[in-house]
Amino acid sequence: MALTAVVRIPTRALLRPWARLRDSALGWMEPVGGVEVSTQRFGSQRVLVEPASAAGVAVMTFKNPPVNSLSLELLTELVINLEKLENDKTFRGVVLTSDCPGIFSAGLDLTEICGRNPAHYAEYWKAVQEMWLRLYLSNLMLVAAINGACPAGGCLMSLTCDYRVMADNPKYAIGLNETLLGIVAPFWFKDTLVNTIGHRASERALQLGLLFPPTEALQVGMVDRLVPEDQVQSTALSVLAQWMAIPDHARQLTKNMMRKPTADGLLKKRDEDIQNFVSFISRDSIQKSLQMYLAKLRQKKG
Ligand SMILES: CCCCCCC/C=C/C(=O)SCCNC(=O)CCNC(=O)[C@H](O)C(C)(C)COP(=O)(O)OP(=O)(O)OC[C@H]1O[C@@H](n2cnc3c(N)ncnc32)[C@H](O)[C@@H]1OP(=O)(O)O
Repeated sequence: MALTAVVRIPTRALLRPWARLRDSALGWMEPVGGVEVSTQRFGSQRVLVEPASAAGVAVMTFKNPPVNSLSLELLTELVINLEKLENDKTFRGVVLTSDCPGIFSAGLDLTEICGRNPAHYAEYWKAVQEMWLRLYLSNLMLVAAINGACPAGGCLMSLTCDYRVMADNPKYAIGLNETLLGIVAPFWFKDTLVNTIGHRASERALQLGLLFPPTEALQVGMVDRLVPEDQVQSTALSVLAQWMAIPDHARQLTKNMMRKPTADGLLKKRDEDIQNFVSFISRDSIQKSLQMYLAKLRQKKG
C-alpha cells in the first residue's frame, strides 16, 4: 500500500480524552467517611455504566442511536468509562451491551471516514486504535451481550471481550464485512479474528466479508453462546459470575500472556498504521465506494 499522505497526528484528544469532553460522570466516586465508594449510576451521554446487583460487576450500555455507530464521541466516552472502571478496584467484570433495539453496533461511523480531511481521519483512527488496545488488554473480565446486529467495528469490539453471548435471532448477524464496502480490515482486526476462530476460517470470512447469522457464528466460534433475546444480559452476568471464581491475579497474567503479543503488533507501529489508514481512506476510489455504500443504506428507507 502506498504511503503518500503525511499528516500531523493530533494527540490532544486521546492522551487526555476527558479534557475535551464535559465529564458527565457525576457521582462516579463520592467520599463516604474518608473512603471512596461507587455510587449507583455513572457513565456519560453515550455510554451508561451501572453497577450490577452482583458485587464487582458493571454493565456498560452503548446509547448512540440510531445504530450505535462508533463515532469519535462514543469511542472517547467508552475509553474514559473503561478507564474509570479499571481504576475503581471494586470492579472486576463488565458486561458490554447496547441500548439500540436490534443493534449491538453498526461499526465504525461511516460519516467519520467519508468526506472529511486527513487530520480528522488521523484523529479518528487513533481513537479506534485506542478503543481496541484498551479493551483488548483490559484487566477486567469483559463479556459482550450481543443483543442485535454486529457488523465490522461492532464485531471487532465484541471480539476484544473474553466471552460473547448473542441473541438467537436469525435477523441478526456478526462478522467483519469490510470487503463488502470495498475496504480492507487492518492487520489487527485480522489478528483479533484469527485469535478467535483460527486462520482458515478467518481467511474465508475476511475475503468474503461474511456476516454470520447466530447459529453459524456459534459453529465457527465467533460467539460462545446463543440464548433467547430476553436472556442475553442475564446470561452474560451469570457467565461473569463463573469467571469471578478465578483468582484475578492469575487470570489477568494469563490474559496478558495470550494477548500482549497481538497488541504489541499494533503498539510497535501505531503511527505507521495511522498513516496507512489516512492514505488508504483518502483515495478517491475508496471515498466513492464509501459514499455509494452510505447512499444505499440511506435509500433503504425511501
Ligand atoms: C488500511 C485501511 C483500512 C480501513 C479499515 C476500516 C475498517 C472499517 C470498519 C467498519 O466498521 S466500517 C462500518 C461497517 N458497517 C456496516 O457495514 C454496517 C452498516 N449498517 C447496517 O448494515 C445497518 O444500518 C444495520 C446496522 C444492520 C441496522 O439496520 P437498520 O435497518 O436497523 O438501520 P438503517 O436504516 O440501515 O440505518 C439507520 C441510520 O443509520 C445510518 N447508519 C447505519 N450504519 C451506519 C454506520 N456504520 N455509520 C454511519 N451511519 C450508519 C444509516 O445510514 C441510517 O441513516 P439515515 O438514513 O437515518 O440518515
